[in-house]
Amino acid sequence: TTTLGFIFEHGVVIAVDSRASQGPYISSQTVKKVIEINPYLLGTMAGGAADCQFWQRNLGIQCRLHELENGKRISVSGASKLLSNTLYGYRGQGLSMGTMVAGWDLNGPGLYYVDSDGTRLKGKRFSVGSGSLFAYGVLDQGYRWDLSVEDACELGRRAIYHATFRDAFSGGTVSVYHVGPDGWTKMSGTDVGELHYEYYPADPIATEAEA
Ligand SMILES: CC1=C(C(=O)N[C@H](C)C(=O)N[C@@H](Cc2c[nH]c3ccccc23)C(=O)N[C@@H](Cc2ccccc2)C(=O)[C@H](C)CO)Cc2ccccc21
Repeated sequence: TTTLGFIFEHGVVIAVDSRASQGPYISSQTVKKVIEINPYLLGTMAGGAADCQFWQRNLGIQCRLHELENGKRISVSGASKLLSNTLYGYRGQGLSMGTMVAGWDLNGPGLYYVDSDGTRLKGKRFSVGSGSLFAYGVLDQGYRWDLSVEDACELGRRAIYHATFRDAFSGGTVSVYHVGPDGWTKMSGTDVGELHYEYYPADPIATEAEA
């Protein structure tokens, strides 16, 4: 898996791949690794698939209850703290999750890294998963605070694409979301095979030796 998120002048970009694996076997190429918690909050998934799906769904329930009890939407900080507190409670029992909680609240854009050790970090740029080192290479090189929404989405797309090219455990499609003041928008979902020939138009079929 390769997931990434970054904050820039016009909000937050989230980008993920769609591969699932079981040891060396590629068990799916069409997995959703972004959960739409509510129209203003997104969660990303890396690590144990069932752990991620269960606890991110549970987070959605906790966020909705917070809204009902407090009469207002939960902040990105609050949502990420609900998840990190839950995961910390299961510390050492074998959960395996590396996630991001991203969104927009009264404080503006927010992005948190939360994992199954109970780590919770606020930040402007994260990449999580087996392909994250490849994605960081592209993301850090191309990042500018003042990117346009279009260029920021393309940077996220390109960083995930590159990770799928080099990481055997990442692949399938690249999904890109943008979160602005009015909530999230899914900007694109593109097969990495198509992206390859967009980025390398004349490239003959990439062979193992070449790659
Ligand atoms: C076939 C399949 C799934 C599957 O193969 N699940 C296996 C057991 C799984 O959890 N795979 C992990 C890797 C893994 C296996 N056992 C583990 C024990 C501990 C930690 C991780 C693992 C995975 O693909 N994870 C994805 C993330 C992911 C995958 C699917 C759904 C959400 C998140 C990922 O991180 C990269 C591929 C690198 O592993 C999950 C799923 C969801 C929806 C539809 C189909 C599937």
